[in-house]
Amino acid sequence: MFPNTRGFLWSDLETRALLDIWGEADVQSALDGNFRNSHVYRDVACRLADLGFDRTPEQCRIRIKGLKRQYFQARDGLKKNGHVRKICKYYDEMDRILSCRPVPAAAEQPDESLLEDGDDDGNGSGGVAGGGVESSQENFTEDSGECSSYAERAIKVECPPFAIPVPPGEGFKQLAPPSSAPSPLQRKRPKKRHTNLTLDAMMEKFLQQSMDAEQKFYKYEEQRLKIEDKRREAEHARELQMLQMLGQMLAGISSAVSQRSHSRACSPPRRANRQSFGETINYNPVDRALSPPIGISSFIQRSFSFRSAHTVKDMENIFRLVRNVIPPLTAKKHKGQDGRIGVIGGCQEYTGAPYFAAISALKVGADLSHVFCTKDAAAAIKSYSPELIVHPVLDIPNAVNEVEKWLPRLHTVVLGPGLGRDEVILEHAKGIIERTRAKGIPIVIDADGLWLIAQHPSIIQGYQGAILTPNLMEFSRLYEAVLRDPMDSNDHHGCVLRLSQALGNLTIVQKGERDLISDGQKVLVCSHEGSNRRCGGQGDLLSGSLGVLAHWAFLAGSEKTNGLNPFLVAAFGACSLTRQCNSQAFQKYGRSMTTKDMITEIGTAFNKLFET
Ligand SMILES: NC(=O)C1=CN([C@@H]2O[C@H](COP(=O)(O)OP(=O)(O)OC[C@H]3O[C@@H](n4cnc5c(N)ncnc54)[C@H](OP(=O)(O)O)[C@@H]3O)[C@@H](O)[C@H]2O)[C@@H](O)CC1
Ligand SMILES: Nc1ncnc2c1ncn2[C@@H]1O[C@H](COP(=O)(O)OP(=O)(O)OP(=O)(O)O)[C@@H](O)[C@H]1O
Repeated sequence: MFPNTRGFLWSDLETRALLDIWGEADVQSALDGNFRNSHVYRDVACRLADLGFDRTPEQCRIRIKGLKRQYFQARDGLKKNGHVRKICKYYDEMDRILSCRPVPAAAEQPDESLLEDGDDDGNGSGGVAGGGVESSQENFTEDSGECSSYAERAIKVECPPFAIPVPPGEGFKQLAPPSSAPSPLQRKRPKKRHTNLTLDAMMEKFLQQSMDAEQKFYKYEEQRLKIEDKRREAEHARELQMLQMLGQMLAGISSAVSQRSHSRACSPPRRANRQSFGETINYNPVDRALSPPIGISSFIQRSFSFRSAHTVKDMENIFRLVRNVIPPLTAKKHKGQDGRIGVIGGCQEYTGAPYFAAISALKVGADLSHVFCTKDAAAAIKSYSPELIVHPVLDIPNAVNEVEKWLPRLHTVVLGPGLGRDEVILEHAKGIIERTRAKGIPIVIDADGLWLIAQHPSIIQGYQGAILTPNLMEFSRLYEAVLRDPMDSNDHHGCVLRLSQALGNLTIVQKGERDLISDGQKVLVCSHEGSNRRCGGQGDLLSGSLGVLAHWAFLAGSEKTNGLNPFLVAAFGACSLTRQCNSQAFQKYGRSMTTKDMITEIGTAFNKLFET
């Protein structure tokens, strides 16, 4: 579904993400102003990691360097004979970034200044300021710090005024342009060797050498990553072993108090809830017999089902998979790494819904939560919580561009809570979905966002980074719009499967008495015990929580979810969490329970489900 970022080759998506970050104004100005730039690439790597791509600062630096080299070769090639543009796939992106950079006044030949510096940022400031070939050479040595790959050494040749990477020992001497005074280095080494070569032949040779060097580098990098993967696998296996041991211990403890647990399971309020679920609860007597009387296993058995043929082991597995994707809290992380969520919604009528979604995201564990709403909703939303970052942009004419500026900093977008049905706002929401999709950012669509999708299914069709969370009403609207048939209310499983398939296997969560979650291949059923209290805003709590869990699951990848679609696991986690909050709050407040009470329970519910 999404590219694995640990491979030794840079995927297209990864490269574009890198270029987006590298092209950001603050990165460019940091590179402009600094002779040494390793800290800048550390930041670039961190931002890339935030987007789910695992690269070292050195890998980023080398990748940018390679791209710059291709860009300048392509650009100069274009000027001269127009046939080498194909060597730079990202020509337009590079051109947009590099052509905006200020050209220092001293630069007679901006092309050279940009290329000859040999520095890591491509700004050429040091080289140009120093003037001439020698200073650029100094810059290269100085800026590289520790020895960089030989494949990246930049040199100048007399004829083409651009640097081409060559291995040491085969390097060409540097020659100043005809108008410059020869450097001492050039005086020592008379012109020879390649003066007879044509420009094309030289370029071909240089390109070949550069490609060979690059291949070697990637080969070594691949070997290194393979070793690293093996180490991670071993670590993972050890963790699993520990978990199994822990499970056995808990089962042992639980059998000692089985009688007590049985009577608790049959206590009146719970029985009442089960009766309300009717025959749809999937209690399999065989599983019941297999499950330990209390403890995690029986708790899970009461909570989840995996179509009708689920087993206790299946349920334990799903539960474990949710735990698997939850990132550990460590001292090594900085603010933002555990999730930056953007909620698109909030208008004059509905200020509660985006607040519920955004605050739930924070309480589940996101580090930062943004709300993009209309101007007249912003003050109210801010007043509910100082913890939210509120952008009053949804009703301004360039709303889409304003939100897009933030997209590279967001891990997941949750679109729809309290959005309203104003046509202009919905048009903006449409643009935001398109830009989010183009950037490959996971998006949870709920409430009025689903109304929009029912009008224009094509905007989300085929985007597997999308998770739709319709209630029954929203589901039937969507089903009819996409499949041009009324939904069959006797076959919810089939309908969820079919809708997901018709939309290109994106994840659908049909909320209700039981939540049905499907990616068009599997249907998971979450019937975790909640309550019969149905106050507004519970769906918003679900969409905000899902925003965070979707990011974590996406980052963890399918190796942490045992091959199961990570979004299915995330949705399962969010549904069970919402229902657990409902159950806890209902036990405290009964009929007067509201969504705010459920939000207060998020911390303890999360601990109970996922951290005990
Ligand atoms: N505090 C706030 O700011 C909150 C704001 N919110 C925001 O309000 C906006 C509108 O959302 P919405 O869901 O209320 O409107 P809409 O889609 O027109 O549905 C109403 C129709 O659907 C039906 N219906 C509803 N649920 C059903 C179900 N499960 N199963 C079956 N039917 C069901 C219902 O039927 P009726 O009861 O009339 O028979 C009615 O006809 C949206 O932006 C949302 O985020 C909410 O988040 C709450 C908290
Ligand atoms: N009948 C029910 N029994 C138990 N839980 C339910 C029931 N109906 C919904 N839920 C749970 O409540 C949560 C929210 O679903 P709901 O259908 O209320 O969403 P919604 O209508 O979109 O909410 P909102 O009011 O935020 O728009 C889901 O997690 C779902 O599991």
